[in-house]
Amino acid sequence: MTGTPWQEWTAADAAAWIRRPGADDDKYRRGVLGVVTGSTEYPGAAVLGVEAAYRTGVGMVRFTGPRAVRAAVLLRRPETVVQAGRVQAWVLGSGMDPGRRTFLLQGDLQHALASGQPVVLDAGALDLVGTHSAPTVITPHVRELATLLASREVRTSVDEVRADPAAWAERAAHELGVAVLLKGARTHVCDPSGNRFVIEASTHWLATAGTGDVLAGILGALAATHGEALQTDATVLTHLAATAVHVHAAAGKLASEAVGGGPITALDVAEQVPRVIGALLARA
Ligand SMILES: NC(=O)C1=CN([C@@H]2O[C@H](COP(=O)(O)OP(=O)(O)OC[C@H]3O[C@@H](n4cnc5c(N)ncnc54)[C@H](OP(=O)(O)O)[C@@H]3O)[C@@H](O)[C@H]2O)[C@@H](O)CC1
Ligand SMILES: Nc1ncnc2c1ncn2[C@@H]1O[C@H](COP(=O)(O)OP(=O)(O)O)[C@@H](O)[C@H]1O
Repeated sequence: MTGTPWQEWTAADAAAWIRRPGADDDKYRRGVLGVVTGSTEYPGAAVLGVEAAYRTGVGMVRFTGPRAVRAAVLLRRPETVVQAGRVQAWVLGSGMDPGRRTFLLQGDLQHALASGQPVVLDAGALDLVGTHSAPTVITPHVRELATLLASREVRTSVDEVRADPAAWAERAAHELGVAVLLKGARTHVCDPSGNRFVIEASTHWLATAGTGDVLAGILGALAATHGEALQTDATVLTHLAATAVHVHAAAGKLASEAVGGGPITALDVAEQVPRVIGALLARA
């Protein structure tokens, strides 16, 4: 698993992947994101992902989930639509326990996977990788990647993945045939075509509950707003994944700077995302 070095994904790289709305756009043309996340055990993950998607810039979010989770999402983001309908990309799995899938949830996940639209598989939906053919990116942390690979009969352990995340991210992309975003202080993004990007965290305060759920929402919004490009080139998703990590890291930095370099919450990160998007658009 050697080859060209991993490319540092910079603000200049990210700036090329932010879509500015135009005069001809309406909310549908900008892109609609379908979100199936959260559970009665983890409602907050759904709130955080939806919040982050809106803050990244998307035409609309359609959210599917249990009544209590829908209520929590709507309380924070009343613009969210909880009716089923057409979307340009999906985020599935944040805040879900794969061992506790209801019949209804199983149907919602299958519907999303059968739609042919690009998919971000996070947390409790990682086990679904390989069950569909649409462009896919998985967003595990080290433990989740080790568990996923072990379930596909690849011999590894959490310690091995932690010791060489770059190599294991690449191995996973080849074994699973999808783009991989392996989270950590250094986040590795790669795909089976050989794209390999790395992003250094801006602040270690990002290691706090729910920041991964925010990252999934940012990436989902970027995918939904690039629906057309993704129809013809699945590797667009790899570039969008690296861009999402850059946006997330930069938002974390701004959030901490706003409190004098102090600690941040996941919601603080989401709230800084529009500033990062604005700054990226200003350089494009
Ligand atoms: N607000 C929300 O709704 C949020 C929802 N979230 C959602 O939660 C779901 C689970 O995601 P996750 O990554 O946290 O769990 P997971 O991969 O199963 O790893 C568990 C591992 O951690 C370890 N461990 C646990 N406690 C420990 C301790 N005190 N000190 C040390 N180790 C400890 C534990 O080790 P063990 O106790 O077994 O030895 C086990 O190995 C996921 O769907 C995510 O989206 C999160 O995003 C947070 C915000
Ligand atoms: N030590 C660290 N320094 C900086 N960023 C980190 C560090 N550890 C984790 N992160 C980042 O924090 C986020 C945590 O995501 P995740 O593990 O999914 O947490 P959660 O499930 O609580 O949302 C990821 O974006 C990851 O890259």
